[in-house]
Amino acid sequence: MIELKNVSKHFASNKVLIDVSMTIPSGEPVAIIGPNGAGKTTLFSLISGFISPSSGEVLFDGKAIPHSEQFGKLAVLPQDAQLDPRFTIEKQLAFFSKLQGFTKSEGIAEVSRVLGLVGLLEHKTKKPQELSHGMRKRACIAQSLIGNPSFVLLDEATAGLDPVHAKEVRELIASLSKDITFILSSHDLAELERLCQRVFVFEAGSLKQYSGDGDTTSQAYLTLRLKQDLDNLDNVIAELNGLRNLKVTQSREYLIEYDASVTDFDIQLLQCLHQQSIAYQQIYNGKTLENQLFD
Ligand SMILES: Nc1ncnc2c1ncn2[C@@H]1O[C@H](COP(=O)(O)OP(=O)(O)OP(=O)(O)O)[C@@H](O)[C@H]1O
Repeated sequence: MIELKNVSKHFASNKVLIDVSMTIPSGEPVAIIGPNGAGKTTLFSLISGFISPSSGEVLFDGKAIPHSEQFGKLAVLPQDAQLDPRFTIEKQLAFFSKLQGFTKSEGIAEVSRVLGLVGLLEHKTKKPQELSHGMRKRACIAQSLIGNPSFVLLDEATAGLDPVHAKEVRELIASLSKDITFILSSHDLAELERLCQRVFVFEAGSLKQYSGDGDTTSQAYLTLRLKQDLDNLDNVIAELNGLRNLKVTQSREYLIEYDASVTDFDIQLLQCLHQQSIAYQQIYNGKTLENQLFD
């Protein structure tokens, strides 16, 4: 478990993190969201033990970071991590495994293990420039998995990737998440909302909002995206049994709140849209993360 207790970090007069308290237990992936300059990388550096807090405590399994027991359990992949164009990925990862104390033969096995996890085993003899952007990112993620850490911090893991490769990386993280707790940073909430139930939002150094593990109250939500704007959707769906509230969240997107005990509400809605010949793009259960956070 990672804990921050009233942590502040100043660089001279620049207050980068201000009285931040948060707890990250092992389990599902966690998102750290914030605009550029919000302090995400500084937070990662503190958790990694690269820098110390100006005040407050950063703890890993109850002990102040850095401590020797943390070694090998917590890995970090910086935003600007680069692969060396001169060497095959196998050679580079073998070098990192050596730095972690693996013998040569153990290192070979460990490199095969982590490349297998990210689906790059058959590309191990390639140099970075022979790989796609997404594959290079996966190779970097493989590096962070050496030694089987329990927590892995990925700073802007999908930055600079096209949507297809970004999705590939998110799917990889999801598939590895049953054994490893990923802490992911991004300036883009939409990027991580499908992957992470737990989200910490930073703004100007402060932890502004926190989303727990979902809504357990009696109301339920549907998010509806239409193909075209419609200014009278409230009239169209007014008669649906269980409807509580309708809110326009952005152009063509609506958040519909309904009574959770009405189990056929989604079917009623679909029938109603069909009868009125209203074309929709997407309907899904629950709120988007953005709506959960900024409601
Ligand atoms: N070593 C340092 N010395 C002085 N100022 C620093 C240092 N590291 C970070 N800062 C400042 O801290 C602030 C937050 O930076 P940080 O990189 O943590 O933000 P971020 O949320 O990761 O931003 P980005 O999304 O752009 O990476 C910035 O104003 C930055 O200039």
